[in-house]
Amino acid sequence: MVDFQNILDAITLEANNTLDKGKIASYIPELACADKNKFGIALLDKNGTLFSAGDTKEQFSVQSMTKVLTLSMAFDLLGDNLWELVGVEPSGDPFNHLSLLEQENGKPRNPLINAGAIVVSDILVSKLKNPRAEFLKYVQGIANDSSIGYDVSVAESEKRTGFRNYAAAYLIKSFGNLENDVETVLDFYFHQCSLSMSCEQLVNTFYIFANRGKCLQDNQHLSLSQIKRINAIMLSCGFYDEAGEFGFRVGLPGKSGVGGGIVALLPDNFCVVTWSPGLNEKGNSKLGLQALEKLTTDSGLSIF
Ligand SMILES: NC(=O)CC[C@H](N)C(=O)O
Repeated sequence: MVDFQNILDAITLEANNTLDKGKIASYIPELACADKNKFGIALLDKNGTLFSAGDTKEQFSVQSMTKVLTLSMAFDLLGDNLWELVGVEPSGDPFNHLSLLEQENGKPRNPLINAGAIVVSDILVSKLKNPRAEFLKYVQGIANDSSIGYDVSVAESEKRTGFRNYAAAYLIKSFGNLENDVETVLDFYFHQCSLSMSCEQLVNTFYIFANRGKCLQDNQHLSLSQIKRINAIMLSCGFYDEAGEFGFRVGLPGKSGVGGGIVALLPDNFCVVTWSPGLNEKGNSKLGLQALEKLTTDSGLSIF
């Protein structure tokens, strides 16, 4: 039996002792206030037992990790028709790049880069009466936690400075791959990114991807086939132009956010979330990556 608690404690000690903690994202001004010295890691094993070390109860900005959850909701509503609007190939580009979008006629490479998540947001805006409220309810339902909410100041902050997302949305619209108006779609997109959650709340939510679609309350949220596809997309696209490196060093499907969170999971085994606000040059949490590499190395557990 792997002693997860022992491994998480050692990871946390190493993280706290690492001097270069990366750089906090400041292109969304509200995120610049985060404290670089925070570090948390929470792991939920296949029996639903929680292991944690560090700052795992403090909420932070989930950012792009929510792209997996909007994807899940849209996939459930649209089925495989979704893949006509957004692809499933890694982009090899940073999360906010536009060049492939221009070359490929407004069909984003995958749903985990910004352009792809904007198309997914558009789908939810079309399908739902009140997308903000219904998406929040969806996440709260999976997490079984009604205290989860948006951080409106983060959403407003991003709305004022999210010029590349406006550029992506208008480019997609120009190719006819956006049904609703740009302002409405981006308002929803910025709110979904602003979800504020702790490592422990995130691990409860993402547990469904390690547990064949079932949450801790044993409710089925996604089918096994949907879980297979979403996990495959996380493996190949969850870390933008660092997806290969993440697979190479960690060996798990996962997803990062510029708030410094990373989720990763081993199907039928565990789900883990790290939080450390300092990012590397690819926009992924520097210490989070280091922590997850140590977790899979020391436990001998990865998909490979
Ligand atoms: N990588 C991220 O977490 C990016 C999300 C951020 N809201 C953006 O659109 O730029």
